[in-house]
Amino acid sequence: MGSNAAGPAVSAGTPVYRLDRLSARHAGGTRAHALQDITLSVQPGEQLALIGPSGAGKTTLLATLSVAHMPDSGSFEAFGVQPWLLSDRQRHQLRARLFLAPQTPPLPPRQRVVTAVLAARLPQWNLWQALVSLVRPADPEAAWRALSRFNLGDKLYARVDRLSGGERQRCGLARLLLSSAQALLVDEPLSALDPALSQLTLATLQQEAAARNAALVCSLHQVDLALAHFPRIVALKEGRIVFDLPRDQVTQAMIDELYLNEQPPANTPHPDDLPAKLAVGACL
Ligand SMILES: Nc1ncnc2c1ncn2[C@@H]1O[C@H](COP(=O)(O)OP(=O)(O)OP(=O)(O)O)[C@@H](O)[C@H]1O
Repeated sequence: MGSNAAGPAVSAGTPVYRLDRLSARHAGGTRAHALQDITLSVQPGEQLALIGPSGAGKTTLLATLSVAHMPDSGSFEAFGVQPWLLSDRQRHQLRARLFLAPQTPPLPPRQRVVTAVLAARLPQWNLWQALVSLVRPADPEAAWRALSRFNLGDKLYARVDRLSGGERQRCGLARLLLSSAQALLVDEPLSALDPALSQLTLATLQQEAAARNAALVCSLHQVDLALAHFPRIVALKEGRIVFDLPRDQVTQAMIDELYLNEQPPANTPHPDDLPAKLAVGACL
C-alpha cells in the first residue's frame, strides 16, 4: 500500500466507506453489541442522514466511521484501506481525511474561539506551526469566514466557555470547514439550535460537502429535516440497519415502525416500584 502526506494512496472510484457485516461493542455496555451486522457503502459526494431512536447506535456508527471506535467483527474499509490494519502513523494520516463533529464538541473552555476553530488545521501543520498558533492565531480570517457561515463571526475572539450550547455546537462545525476531510461525520448538529439556525446549519454542511465532493453522514433526531434535506436515509434501531433507502421510498409507516415503543411512559413509576438498588437508602 502506497502512502503520502495526505494519507494512504487511494485509487479513483474507491468508496469512502465499505462496511460488511460489521459489529461493534462498548466495554460495559448494556447490549451485547452497539452495532450488529452493519453493511453499508458510501461513495464520494454522497449525503446521507442517520435516523433512529435514542440508543439505536448512531453515535457508535459515526465513531466507527471516524476510526475512533474499533469494530470487533466484520470488515471495515475507509478510502479503500482497512484502518485497523494500518500502522499507527498511517492511521493517523488516514484520520486527517475524516472529520467527526461530535454533538458536544470537546473545545478547551479557556481558549478563544479563533484558536479552537483553527485547531482543525492541526493535522496539516508541523509541531512548530501548531505551537505558534496557540500564541498568535495563524489565519484568523479563515476562522472568521468559517464562523460567519454559521452566523457566528462576531464570536471570533470570545472565550469558548462564554458561548451558549448552540454557539459551541456551531463553533465545532466551523472547525469542520477548516479541515481538509473528505468524509464529514456529524452527530446531531441541530440539538441545540432553533429552527432558522437548523436550516442554515444543514444548508452550510451540505454546500461544503458538495463543494469538496466529500461524503456527508449526519445523524439527526429531526426526521422531517432528514427527509427534506438528505437524498439517502439510513435508519438504525437496536444497533441494526432497519432500512437504507432513497428518501422518496421512505414511508410514514416505516418511520412509525422505527420509533414504535419509543414514547416515554405516560406515568412515572410509583416509588414503591423502584428496584431496591435505586432506593435512596441503598446508597448510604
Ligand atoms: N461509552 C459507552 N459505554 C457503554 N455503552 C455505550 C457507550 N456509548 C454508547 N453505549 C451504548 O451503545 C448503544 C448505542 O449508543 P449510541 O450512543 O451509539 O446511540 P445513539 O443512536 O447515538 O443514541 P442517541 O440518539 O441517544 O444519541 C446504547 O445501548 C448505549 O447505551
